[in-house]
Amino acid sequence: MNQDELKKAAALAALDYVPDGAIIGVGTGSTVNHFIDGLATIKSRIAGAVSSSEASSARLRAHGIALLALTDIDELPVYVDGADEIDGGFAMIKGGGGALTREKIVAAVARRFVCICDASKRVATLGRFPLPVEVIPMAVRHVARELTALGGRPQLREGFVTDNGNLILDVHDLVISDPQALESTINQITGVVTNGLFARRGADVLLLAAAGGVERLERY
Ligand SMILES: O=C[C@H](O)[C@H](O)[C@H](O)COP(=O)(O)O
Repeated sequence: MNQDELKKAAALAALDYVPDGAIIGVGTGSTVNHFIDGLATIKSRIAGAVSSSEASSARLRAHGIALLALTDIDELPVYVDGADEIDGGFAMIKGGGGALTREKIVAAVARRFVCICDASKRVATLGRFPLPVEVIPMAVRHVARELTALGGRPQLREGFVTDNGNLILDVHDLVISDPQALESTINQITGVVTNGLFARRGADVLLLAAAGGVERLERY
């Protein structure tokens, strides 16, 4: 199986975690696109979806899946999303597609985070994938200096604007020995909207697809 087939296998396994009648939190990315396509096949038994990006909203809409606003909802039973890296404690780096802020917001409202990945995303220590940081445009030079002081090498994602109208700095070479601490530290830099470490709210379930099948792992 190639990487896209593995992503699809993980994504379709997540349909088992969709409760009847529920509103589902939906992430962003190539793995989630397969999940949305799968969700379309069972759309008659869900109430709708809350989306984490304009791209996912468009795909959900194209399938005729009802879109709901997070402002109208107090709780979601499940949030399904991919990751760029995930470690043994189910902390993740996300935001390769630039959707990290809305993803973190929707995930915060969900009781259960189901992460769907191909096996290449599993790492011992986070940080080989550059950490995306969403930044208010006027703060970009200030934030870049602060990230450099933390030991990182920030690079502006050229020609990219987030769904929120902001910029992304991709930070290379960070040593992420304590993901929760670094997530908090970076979020405290003035001008940062949020960063792609999902450690304080990590995944609860990991569906990891490899050639031998989809492994289902639960945190703890
Ligand atoms: O902003 C994008 C998201 O965090 C994605 O979930 C992440 O980048 C993984 O994407 P993909 O499923 O395309 O590998």
